[in-house]
Amino acid sequence: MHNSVLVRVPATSANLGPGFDTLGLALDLHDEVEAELTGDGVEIEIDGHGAGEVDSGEGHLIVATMRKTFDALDAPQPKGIRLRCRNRIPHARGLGSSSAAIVAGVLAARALSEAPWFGDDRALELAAQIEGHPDNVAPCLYGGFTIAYTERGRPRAVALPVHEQVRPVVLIPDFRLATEAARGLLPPAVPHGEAAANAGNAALLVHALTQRPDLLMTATEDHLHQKYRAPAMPRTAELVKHLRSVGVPAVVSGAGPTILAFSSGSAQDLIAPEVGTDWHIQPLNVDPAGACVQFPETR
Ligand SMILES: Nc1ncnc2c1ncn2[C@@H]1O[C@H](COP(=O)(O)OP(=O)(O)OP(=O)(O)O)[C@@H](O)[C@H]1O
Ligand SMILES: N[C@@H](CCO)C(=O)O
Repeated sequence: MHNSVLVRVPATSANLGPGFDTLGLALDLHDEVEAELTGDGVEIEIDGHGAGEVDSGEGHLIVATMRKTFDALDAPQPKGIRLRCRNRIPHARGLGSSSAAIVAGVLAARALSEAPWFGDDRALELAAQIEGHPDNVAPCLYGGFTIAYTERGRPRAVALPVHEQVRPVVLIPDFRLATEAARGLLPPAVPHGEAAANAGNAALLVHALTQRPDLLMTATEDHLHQKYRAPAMPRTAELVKHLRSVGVPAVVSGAGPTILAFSSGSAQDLIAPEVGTDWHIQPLNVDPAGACVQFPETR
C-alpha cells in the first residue's frame, strides 16, 4: 500500500474542428501532481496556473475527484489529502486543464486505494462522467489522437498514432472562456445538410491526421460549434478565419479561446507574422503516451 504518488497529465486539444465532443489530441505540455494521504485535512500547494485562484480545500477539482473515485471504488475515504501541483496547462483556454485535473484525481485515487484495481476503461468512464464529455479525457488518459464514442451508454475511446508531419502549434490568448459558457451558446439542433457535411469532414480528419496531412485544410472545417461560439471569442474567430485564408489549417481548440493550428515547417514561418503580439505561440509535439503514474520508490 502506497501513501503517495506522482501523476503527470498532458494538455489536450478537443474537437479539432468537426470532431465535436469526439476527437482529441494529447500535447506535450504537462501538469504534475503529487498526492499524499495524510492523517487530517486538505493541504494544497500550487506552483503555476490557478495558484491563488482555485479552491484550496475539499472543493479543489483534484481533491473532489479523488473523493468521488474512492466512493466509486467503495474504498474508505482518507482523512486527509495533501497535493503538490505543478500546473503548466493554462486554465479556461481550451487546453483541457479541467480534464487533466480530473484524470490526475482518478489515477491518484486508483493508485492509493486498497480497493481492487480497475482498468483504464473504467478510469475513462469515471473521468468522463465527472467532466461531462469524453473528448479531452480520452487523449489525456491514452495519449496520441483519440476517437471517443459511447457503447451501450458507456464512454469508450480508441487511440491512433499521428502522422509524423502533423505539427501542432497552439496560439494562446490572454483572455479566458469557461467551457460551460461556450457550451451554453450551442443551438439545440443544426440543419441536416450541415450535419452531413460535418460527418464527412470528421471521417476525413481521421485519415488526414493519421495518413494524409495534406488533407487537413478541408478535414478541419467544422459546422457544429465554432460559428455559434464566435460571438464569445471574436478575436479567436477572426484569427482562425485569417490563418485559414493564408493556407494554415486552424481551428478553435476545445471550447476556446486558444487556437490550434497544424503546421509544416514553412507554415510555422507563416503563422508568426500573421498573429499579433498578444497571442502566445507555442509549437507542441503530440504526447503519444498520455497520463503516467509513478510511486516514490520508482522515481
Ligand atoms: N489543475 C487544476 N486544479 C484545480 N482546478 C482546476 C485545474 N485545472 C482546471 N481547474 C478548474 O477548471 C476550470 C477550467 O475548466 P474549463 O473546462 O472551463 O476549461 P479548460 O478545461 O481549461 O478548457 P477546455 O475544456 O475547453 O479544453 C478552472 O477555472 C478551474 O476552476
Ligand atoms: N467538446 C468540448 C471540449 C471542451 O471541453 C466542447 O467543445 O465544449
